[in-house]
Amino acid sequence: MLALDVSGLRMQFPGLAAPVLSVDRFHLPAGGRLAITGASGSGKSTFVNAITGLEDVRDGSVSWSGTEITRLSAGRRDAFRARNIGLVMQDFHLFPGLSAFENVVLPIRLTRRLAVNERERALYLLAVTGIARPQQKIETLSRGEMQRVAVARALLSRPGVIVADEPTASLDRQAGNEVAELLLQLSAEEGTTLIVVTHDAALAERLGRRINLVSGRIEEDSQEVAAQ
Ligand SMILES: Nc1ncnc2c1ncn2[C@@H]1O[C@H](COP(=O)(O)OP(=O)(O)OP(=O)(O)O)[C@@H](O)[C@H]1O
Repeated sequence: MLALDVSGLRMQFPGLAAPVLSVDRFHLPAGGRLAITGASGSGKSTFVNAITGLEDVRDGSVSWSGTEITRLSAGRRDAFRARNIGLVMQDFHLFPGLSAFENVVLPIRLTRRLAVNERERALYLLAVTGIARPQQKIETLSRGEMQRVAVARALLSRPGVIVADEPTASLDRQAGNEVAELLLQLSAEEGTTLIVVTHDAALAERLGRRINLVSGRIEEDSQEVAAQ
């Protein structure tokens, strides 16, 4: 499991006068659970892109348990993410034409041969996420099932952190609850740090700690409120 440290992070885009993200200091301990909330356009996805290294950070630093990813080249950042960060996105990012199983193992197969224990773990994760037919073509699954496949894929390489960007937003309530439950249960079982961007108040509550972004700034941190 990985701890997150952010300092002096500013994200600016061309044509915008003010930074869309401005975080002076933020720490999440290893194994911590965090909900990120905020209105549309408040900078939630930009924060996720910065801490996962999907976006290049020019101003400030992001470290995961001592590895400062903001000092790495884009290639090394991608390698760090592949090894350490499990991503679950709102729109799944699955590949049609491939089966549920093939989607789960694709990130490994793109770089090397799949080991026997990885194949077994993929089948295990598909079973615990409730995918009864691993060979079913991904485009024939329900949206809730697709997101459960994405959760299985995120966990395959035993990442130190799972980052989920609105994982339940495009699902109906029941499917969303099932995905939320899986993220909470599986990350707890494996001791994984868990960061979830969500509009779902019930899910945010269950994660324990919540930060609220307003115009790119952390305006509220439930842990600081609790500590006062
Ligand atoms: N590549 C970019 N170029 C210019 N502006 C951008 C870029 N990416 C994001 N922005 C702007 O930065 C601000 C924050 O966007 P961001 O997507 O992080 O918000 P969000 O809180 O995730 O919103 P939502 O809940 O609607 O997804 C918005 O005003 C957006 O228009």
